[in-house]
Amino acid sequence: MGLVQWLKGQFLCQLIICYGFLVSGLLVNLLQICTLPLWPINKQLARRINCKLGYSLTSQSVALLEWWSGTEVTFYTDPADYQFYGKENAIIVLNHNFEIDFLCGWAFCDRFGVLGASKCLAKKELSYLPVIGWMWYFLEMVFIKRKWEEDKRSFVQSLQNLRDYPENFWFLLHCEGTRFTEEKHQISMEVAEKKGLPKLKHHLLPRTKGFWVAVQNLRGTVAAVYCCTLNFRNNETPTLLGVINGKKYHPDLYIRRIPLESVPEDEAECSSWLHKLYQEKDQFQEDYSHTGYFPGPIVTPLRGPWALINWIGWTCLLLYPLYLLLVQLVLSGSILTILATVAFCSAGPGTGPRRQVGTRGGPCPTAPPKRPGLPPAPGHRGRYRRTGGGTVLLDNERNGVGKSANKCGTRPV
Ligand SMILES: CCCCC/C=C\C/C=C\CCCCCCCC(=O)SCCNC(=O)CCNC(=O)[C@H](O)C(C)(C)COP(=O)(O)OP(=O)(O)OC[C@H]1O[C@@H](n2cnc3c(N)ncnc32)[C@H](O)[C@@H]1OP(=O)(O)O
Ligand SMILES: CCCCCCCCCCCCCCCCCC(=O)OC[C@@H](O)COP(=O)(O)O
Repeated sequence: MGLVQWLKGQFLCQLIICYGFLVSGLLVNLLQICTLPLWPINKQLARRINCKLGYSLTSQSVALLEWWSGTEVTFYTDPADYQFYGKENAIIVLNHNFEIDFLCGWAFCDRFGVLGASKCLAKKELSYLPVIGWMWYFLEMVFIKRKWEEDKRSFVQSLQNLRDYPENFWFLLHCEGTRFTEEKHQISMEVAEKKGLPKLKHHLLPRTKGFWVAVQNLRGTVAAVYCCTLNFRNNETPTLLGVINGKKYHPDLYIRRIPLESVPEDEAECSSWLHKLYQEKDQFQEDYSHTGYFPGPIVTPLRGPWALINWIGWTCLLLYPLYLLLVQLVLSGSILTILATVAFCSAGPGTGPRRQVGTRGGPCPTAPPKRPGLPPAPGHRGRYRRTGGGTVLLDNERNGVGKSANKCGTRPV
């Protein structure tokens, strides 16, 4: 194990990371409160400032994912759609299977400059989370109690408020409404059976009302739905603790852009449109479980330095008072206090044997070969082009998998 990898496993390092995140988060919350008087005077400026503050906090977790744990999301998408990313508002429909799916989503947002303004439809309880929940309040995140009668008014109002949002934003919807578990899946498929809907293998039955209301209220504001399908190579079961521990994961994210005009306006039609979308997503996941690839070429937008610079900046700023405290401690001459501090810092979960990465059901019999370096992947014999935004694989000769699904938004759904 290299020194850097060893350091990543040390409790002290992890403590410093969490300390930095919490203290910077509280400072960001404080600054957000300071913007309150600005809202009635210049709302758009207040929103822009809050986006920057939001970026300053959220990007730390992206830096943690990408620079600390070395996890890089591999993006599959049609290059024709790529040009729209970050230049328009969008509704994101993402599967909800993994503990760090939101982190991978944020990495995607960061690559296209919409991280500070990104939003989601989240359960109300998350708004009470210290630091992150309080920050979301100022970023005009949409919260629901999941009791429709109580939610509908505030839900519509929150969406209407986004109509004049001054920055491009992506609005995330986990239509399944909760994270996938086998038990929930079983119940959900009983509902599907009762409704005469095809069974899904990798998703819960989507709840359609939230999607329909979001589409109706954001027409004219949002240009497209981005159908996003996330999975991890080698049946990895990623965790936030794993990321903090410096564990590298291998996420693959398939994005299809569907113009909003192709989503039906009528509630029943919109609902069956969403069910069909999930049936397609399910097929992509099924193919992935056999091949290890999503359809569509791999695109690799360049990783910008700002998340890292911001993180290092905060860490230096916040470590200085800790350093002063340490000096005082040494100067105090109290051996007992010094020993207690050393013992505390060198203890903790990170100093034990490193945890094994979990896998879902072990390696699948048809698992693809490992792909450590990207792009290109073995089996990808496509041509690549360097663009201003990164590397784009131009054509996909990946064993013919998913060729029919290569055009985003053009598949009948
Ligand atoms: C990759 C790019 C990412 C970009 C990232 C951008 C931004 C990120 C920003 C932040 C990241 C933070 C991440 C935080 C994640 C937070 C996650 C959550 O909090 S998920 C929980 C909250 N969200 C939701 O619930 C959304 C989904 N739900 C809905 O939209 C619902 O429609 C609703 C609005 C809550 C209303 O639900 P309700 O039940 O009242 O109505 P529905 O008509 O939708 O559903 C009723 C209908 O469903 C049938 N059904 C289906 N399954 C079941 C089941 N298991 N049990 C019972 N019933 C079920 C049911 O039969 C009903 O049918 P019918 O109407 O015919 O009777
Ligand atoms: C430098 C940074 C360091 C360390 C900290 C790392 C960053 C941590 C950021 C915390 C962000 C918290 C986001 C919470 C998202 C949780 C997703 C979630 O909770 O989904 C809930 C749904 O599933 C519904 O759940 P159910 O009630 O149905 O069950």
